[in-house]
Amino acid sequence: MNWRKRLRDVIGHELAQARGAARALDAEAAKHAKDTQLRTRQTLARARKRQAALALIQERVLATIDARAQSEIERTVEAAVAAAEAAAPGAAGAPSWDEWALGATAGRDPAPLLRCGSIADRPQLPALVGLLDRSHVAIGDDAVQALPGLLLRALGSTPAGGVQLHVYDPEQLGGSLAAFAPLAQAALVQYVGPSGLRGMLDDLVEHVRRINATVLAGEHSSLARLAAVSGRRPEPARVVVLLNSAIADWSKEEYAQLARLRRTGIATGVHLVVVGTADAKAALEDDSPHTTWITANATGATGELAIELDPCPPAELITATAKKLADIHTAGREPAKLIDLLPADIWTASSATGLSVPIGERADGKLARVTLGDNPPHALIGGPSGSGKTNLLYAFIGALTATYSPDELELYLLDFKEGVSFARFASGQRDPTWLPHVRLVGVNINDDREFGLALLRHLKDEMRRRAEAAKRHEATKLEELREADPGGRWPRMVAVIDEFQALLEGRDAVTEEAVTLLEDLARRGRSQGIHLVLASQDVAGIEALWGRAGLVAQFTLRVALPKARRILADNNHLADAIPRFHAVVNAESGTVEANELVAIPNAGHAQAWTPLQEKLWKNRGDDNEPPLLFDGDVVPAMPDESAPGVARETALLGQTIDVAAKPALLRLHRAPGRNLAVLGTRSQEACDVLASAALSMARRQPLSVSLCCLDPDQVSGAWRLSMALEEAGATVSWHERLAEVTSQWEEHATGQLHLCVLYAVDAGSARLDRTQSHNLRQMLLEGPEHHLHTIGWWRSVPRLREDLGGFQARFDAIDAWLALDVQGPELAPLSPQAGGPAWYPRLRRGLFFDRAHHRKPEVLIPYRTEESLPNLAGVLGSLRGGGVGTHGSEGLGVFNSPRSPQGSGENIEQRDANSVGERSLGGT
Ligand SMILES: Nc1ncnc2c1ncn2[C@@H]1O[C@H](COP(=O)(O)OP(=O)(O)OP(=O)(O)O)[C@@H](O)[C@H]1O
Repeated sequence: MNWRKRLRDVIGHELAQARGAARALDAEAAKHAKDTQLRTRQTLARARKRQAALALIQERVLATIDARAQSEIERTVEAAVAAAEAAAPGAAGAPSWDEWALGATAGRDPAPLLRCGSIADRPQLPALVGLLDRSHVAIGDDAVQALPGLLLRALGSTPAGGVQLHVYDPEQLGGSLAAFAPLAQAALVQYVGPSGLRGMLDDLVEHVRRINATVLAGEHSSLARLAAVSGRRPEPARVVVLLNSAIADWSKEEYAQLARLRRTGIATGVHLVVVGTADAKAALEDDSPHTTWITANATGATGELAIELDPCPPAELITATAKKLADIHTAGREPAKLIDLLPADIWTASSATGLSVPIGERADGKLARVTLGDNPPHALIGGPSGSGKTNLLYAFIGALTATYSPDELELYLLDFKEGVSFARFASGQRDPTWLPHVRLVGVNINDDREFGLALLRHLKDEMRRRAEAAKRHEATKLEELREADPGGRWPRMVAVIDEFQALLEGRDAVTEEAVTLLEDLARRGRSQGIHLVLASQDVAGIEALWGRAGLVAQFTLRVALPKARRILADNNHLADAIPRFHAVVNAESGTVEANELVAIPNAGHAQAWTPLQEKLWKNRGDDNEPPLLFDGDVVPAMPDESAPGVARETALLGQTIDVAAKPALLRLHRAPGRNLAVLGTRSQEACDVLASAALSMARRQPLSVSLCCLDPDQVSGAWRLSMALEEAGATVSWHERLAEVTSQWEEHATGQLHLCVLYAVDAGSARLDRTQSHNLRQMLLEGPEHHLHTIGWWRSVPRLREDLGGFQARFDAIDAWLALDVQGPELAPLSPQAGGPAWYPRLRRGLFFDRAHHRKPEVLIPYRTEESLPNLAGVLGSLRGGGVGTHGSEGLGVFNSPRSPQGSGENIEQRDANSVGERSLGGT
């Protein structure tokens, strides 16, 4: 083959191969492209799907975020509305003028913010501005309509008189705010024309100076702080409205005064409200925290928020409100309340150096304090009836007991006048609470001057005890004693005696002793922490007191209520001129220079007092006992059990008039004279004495009793006693006739305790023959040595004397007597005092003397024994049922016996002895 052909074949073959390879490559590329296209399509489809899903998620997330944001906003708005309501309560924030009403916030609360409109896109959110205590206000030209509403809200949200307006209105001369004019009646608004500008500014600057110097006095940084601490606003806030004032044209001096007010006004209650953009910019510093701007677009209080201003309040609303406020203010400022005298936390003070509490409010709004300690140690309070002494004592006691704990202070309270003014301090049936500091309350004491004496004696005993303790610790006064004996309980003791003149009224031994005790306590009590507070209607009339200048001189704290006489120094007449419910408090014995005029809060009414007592009562310790209550109108019942510590063979006759309500005791031991004569015609009381004496003896030891009642009116009582005696374990023999007792006495004089309980002895003794009379005398004279004691009731002293032997009689047989309605001189033969004791009989009181124990007689209250005896129906029932054996029906005859015209006693004496006879009652 030629090489050309071979070459052609080779090339042809190569070309064919190349073509084949190209075709294969092309096919592969086409396939690849197809695959790629497919994958791309798939990817795109997936991406689109994902995008759709993401869009959905995004939509959902956004919706959730939106919802959350919305509810967050709603919650925030709700919280903001609630906060706004709290910051601008009542009159300060009420959105609608239709429902707007006066409503002052409480004294301690900060001044409220004031509403001027609402946030433009959130109408439920109020736009609030601070004015009183917070800032000056600048009102732009476009927001002038906010002014009347702002002023009305400021006036309406403080107590009447709490805000005064000073309106400088050179163009309209007050016409712009004419609706507020009724405030002028109470000097609560002052309209100032061009000529008054300088004077107004000067007065306000002077006012700021005075508040700083005398009201804040370095103790408080602002009136707002003072109010927060004390709850009182002694000075009204001043709102100075500058309308159309052209401030740029003011003189340099006027402008300087304005600048002073701008700097110092808010702390002292002077606030500027400048109306008009240009004036406000001239008067106030734009960016000062003490300036709040109100424009239609923004308020400084809420930031740059568009606000919708409230409409102006209707002129009639402004006028009516202004009139109402003026009327309330003219009627008088609301006086301080009891709560204003109380500390924020109770019982935190120490009484080591003395007691010091607020008593009322001074004219400058500060609280006036009274002190009891080393100086002044004691107080004298005076004022005619109805002038408020009792109320003042409530205020004083309230402040003391809230400030000092019962370990720091003890109170002894006595009211000599009728009524129960101090009874509320003791636990009662209606109100079981008591004042934990009170140890003793005496009410309705009236004639029981002895109770006053008992209190003074008790204080003197305590004074002695303290003096001894002080000596042991080498202390000279309570403060030192407390330091030396930190574990001891040494509260200050305050004795308050209302109408104390009653104690010193008589010219008798009670007055004499009371004055001596008062003198001693007044002189030495101060160093032992014992303080006296004496109140009286008319100190001038108390001879016993004013005769003793030294005594009066100790009472250096004087409190004179309106028209009080002789409480202050002779040349001090302030009490004649003070208004109702005020007092002159004077800690320097009433000298003119030390006068403090004080408004006393109404402390006695239940709404003021009850919550305080309840709070103190709940805080008392477990060992706090209720105070002892002595009520002169209540007759004490005979104690069920004999008083603890009472010896055997001792009879209880009644309650002594004593701070511990001790029983009056009579020892009936084997010794001559140990008999008791009850004297007088008040039969019920006599029977009570006989019953309590016999029954208290029977309850304490085995006893036999001879019982004889010669007054038919008292037979039922005597029967009941005999039943009670038997119930108590005594053996009782009942006698119809006195002769039976006297003739048989020796049989009973065995050395075993035997009582002869004889009712109306003199009704029977007149009928005794000589022998029987002799027997009676012998029984009285000799019986006690053999342990036979007579507890007998004679209706007069001469009749007793008759039974003891007539004119020449000696009273040796009667060691003890208890006189009821027997005049003092009649008791002369039985009494150690020549001429008899000074005793003026009074109901339910007896004079008791036991020669063996007393130096002088003591007054007692015969116990009520009604509840200690079985009731008559029961006795009759037991008699009818044969409870008295064979003589049951005859016994009934005693109760039913007709009275004889000659006298009831005789009737019984004449009755046949066998009709009832000597027998034991009951006992079955
Ligand atoms: N500061 C006061 N604020 C309001 N009311 C008062 C105030 N002080 C007294 N009162 C009221 O005046 C009346 C007489 O007061 P209070 O009983 O205290 O007088 P008093 O001097 O004790 O009179 P009396 O001696 O006749 O008992 C009472 O109704 C009392 O509530």
